[in-house]
Amino acid sequence: MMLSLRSVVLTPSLSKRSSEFWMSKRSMSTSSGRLVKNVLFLPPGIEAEEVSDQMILPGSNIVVGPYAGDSKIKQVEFVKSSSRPRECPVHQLPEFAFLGRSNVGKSSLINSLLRKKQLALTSKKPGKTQLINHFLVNKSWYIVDLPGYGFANAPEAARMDWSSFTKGYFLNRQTLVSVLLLIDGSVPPQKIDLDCANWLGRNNIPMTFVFTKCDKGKPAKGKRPDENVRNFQELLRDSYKQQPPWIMTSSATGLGRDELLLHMSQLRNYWDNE
Ligand SMILES: Nc1nc2c(ncn2[C@@H]2O[C@H](COP(=O)(O)OP(=O)(O)OP(=O)(O)O)[C@@H](O)[C@H]2O)c(=O)[nH]1
Ligand SMILES: [Mg+2]
Repeated sequence: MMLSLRSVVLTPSLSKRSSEFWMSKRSMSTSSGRLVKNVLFLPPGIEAEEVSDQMILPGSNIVVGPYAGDSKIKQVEFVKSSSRPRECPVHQLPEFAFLGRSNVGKSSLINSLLRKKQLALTSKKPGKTQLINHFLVNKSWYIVDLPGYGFANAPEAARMDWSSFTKGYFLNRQTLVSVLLLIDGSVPPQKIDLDCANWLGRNNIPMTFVFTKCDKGKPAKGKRPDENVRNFQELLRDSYKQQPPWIMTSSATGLGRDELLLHMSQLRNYWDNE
């Protein structure tokens, strides 16, 4: 079935640092017949009219376009831990930065994507990752594990000035294809995550919302992941002209793993060809 896409917002001049270039809006009916406005992520190289249901990755708003390619992880190597943005490796390869609240599951997701148990070190205690860690994948692109923000209960030593430490990286990193902003899908939307999303948006830094821990179907308190994800989008709806791509994942079950890798492949391949 072809979707009826009401309006398409594609910026003609595609810049590497523009977060707005691949969005489209659509309206669709729910099974109850209620009209809801849904926002799809339309990647470069595809026209809104070409989109069919099969092209939308499950558990996400992401359309797969012609730039999607081989997303297999063949080889990974740890390259460097940097304590300052200016110490980061100098290279011309595309990179993805994993950002999110402390304990949200950044390092776990990286390990799950790369199928390595403890390549990125994880812990129940917040504040485990305190440096900018670069991993080179298939000798052709980078994954960057960052320190988490908002770890109020972390040990004193772990409380560094996250703002000056990591913001410099985002604002100056020319090879940054997209920030993957990780958000805990097992809890209701948190102000600190909304603030972070808004900060990235204001600074025109491309981002993908990656909801983590979506295996937690019945959390002890609160709502189910799909409701939390929807509520998060609702709260941001007014802040963006077009919402960024989003996807639901779980490092525990592998949910969304292949889909996220495919999404990253299309962003990367487009960036490479630009
Ligand atoms: N159920 C469930 N637990 C998870 C998942 N991902 C991570 N966790 C758990 O959440 C805790 C934190 O995971 P980390 O990957 O260390 O989190 P982080 O975001 O890297 O944390 P910092 O390095 O402190 O910023 C660990 O106890 C993980 O086992 C998931 O998908 N499902
Ligand atoms: Mg970590």
